[in-house]
Amino acid sequence: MTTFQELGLSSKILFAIEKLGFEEATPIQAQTIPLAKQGHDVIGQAQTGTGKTAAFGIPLLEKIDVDSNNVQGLVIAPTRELAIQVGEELHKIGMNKGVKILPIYGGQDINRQMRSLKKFPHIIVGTPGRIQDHINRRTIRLNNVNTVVLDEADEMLNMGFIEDIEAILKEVPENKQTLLFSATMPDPIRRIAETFMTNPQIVKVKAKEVTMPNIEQHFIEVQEKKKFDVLTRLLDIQTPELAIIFGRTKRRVDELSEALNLRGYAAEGIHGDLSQAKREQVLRKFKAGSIDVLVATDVAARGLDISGVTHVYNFDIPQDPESYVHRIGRTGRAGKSGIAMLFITPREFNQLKNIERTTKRRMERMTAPTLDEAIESQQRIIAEKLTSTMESDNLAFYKRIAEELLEEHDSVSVVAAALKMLTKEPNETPVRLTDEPPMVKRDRGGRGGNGGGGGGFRRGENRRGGGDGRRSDNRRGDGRRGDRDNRGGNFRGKRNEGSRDNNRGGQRKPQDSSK
Ligand SMILES: Nc1ncnc2c1ncn2[C@@H]1O[C@H](COP(=O)(O)OP(=O)(O)OP(=O)(O)O)[C@@H](O)[C@H]1O
Ligand SMILES: [Mg+2]
Repeated sequence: MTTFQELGLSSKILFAIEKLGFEEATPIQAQTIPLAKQGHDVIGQAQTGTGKTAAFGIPLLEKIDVDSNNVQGLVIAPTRELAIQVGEELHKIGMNKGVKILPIYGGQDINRQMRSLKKFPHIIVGTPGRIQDHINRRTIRLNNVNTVVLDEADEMLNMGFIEDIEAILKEVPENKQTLLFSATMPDPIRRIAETFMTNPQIVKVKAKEVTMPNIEQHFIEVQEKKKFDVLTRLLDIQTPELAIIFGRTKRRVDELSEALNLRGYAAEGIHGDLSQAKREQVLRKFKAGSIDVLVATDVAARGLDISGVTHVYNFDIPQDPESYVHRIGRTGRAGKSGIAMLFITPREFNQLKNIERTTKRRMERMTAPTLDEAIESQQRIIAEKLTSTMESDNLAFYKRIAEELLEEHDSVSVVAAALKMLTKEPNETPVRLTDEPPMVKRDRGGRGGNGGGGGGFRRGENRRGGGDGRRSDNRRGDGRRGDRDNRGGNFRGKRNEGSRDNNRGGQRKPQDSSK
């Protein structure tokens, strides 16, 4: 166990960490902070939710000279939400010291950003496209940056951000320190590290498993048409505090959140086609608990730290094992426990094996709950609540009517009626979900995502200048072809979900899941 005092931090940063309630450093923090403080380039890999943000954030903040007006630190993150969140965490740790942090990301008014950039931030946290945009407009000066952080570097590669990152790094002095962090480190990352970093120290927190042991992992074999009913039963049985449901496409997310609402669940969707304001609003509502189900494409899978997420449902199997690791890592964070469910259609068993190979962990098979089981389980939950209400609340006010009821009826009937009223009866409201074709991979070689494939990244393909975090889930293009392309030396970059829908429009049949 390492305390933050032992890491030799300054009193202002220590004070902030204490206020955040961090009692001891997590292993990745204990191992990387000293190396980073010595000035080394560091590659840090540790499981989801284990405090990688503070692992790079603390040494970065320690290094900032608040008396200078220069931008000294640059953090690059793959999505807008992540840029915002990392900015917030750095702010919390650095505010006592007076470090000024500015998040810049696509979808936000660029003029406002330009005004903020004039207020001398010390650290900029941004998405690659928008940083690049400011470089082109000459509204950002990076010539005094002495630390660059690449958070979720492998995702930025997947999304085709490599050129942007290269261009950005050209604006930064060569003798900068570079820190690179992620829960997963597929092979191409090492090549990037060789290009961008100087003698990097690699810290891989020793863990038997890639995923966190405190996340229970189950899979359920379920036919495409039955997925929705199984999902709602699970929601009724498992009663998550907050749940994230991952769907494969934007349309899927829209349809699913609409269907859930029709059946009485407080759900909203988040994906890359929504306006930035809407994305932020949905996340705020989810964090505040005014919606308790977030339906998402992989845009929400990386890095997002929302406390209270008890369940992750992979309604559609993710495209690659890395995505699975990051998706389920939205639960079981900071030492809490979590439950992850994976739906697989009968033809997707290969993918299940592929995920298990990568995570080095067997998932437990679960059978889909029947309607009766769902109702019975709800009754048990209500019975528990009744018992605890009897034990803890003052019921005097209710007893007179209760006695009247019992004079006329037998006690079992009275209680049964109460249970019936409190139980959510099966809701038959018809919903429509378009079938997703099963994800069948042609290439089954090696560890998914880490299969070296020997290929490099072809530069300059599918690149749009001046883009932004909106690309976040675009790369999940064609479910069947997308991610394999970057193994075997044939990186085709991203396709967007929209075009994929068009490609396959003809094959889809609407599904009436109420049948
Ligand atoms: N030393 C600590 N003690 C307690 N909590 C901590 C500590 N360090 C970080 N945390 C908290 O743990 C949570 C997860 O941290 P963080 O988001 O940095 O994880 P991560 O490793 O980056 O995960 P991911 O791979 O999903 O991005 C955050 O809420 C953070 O504030
Ligand atoms: Mg993170």
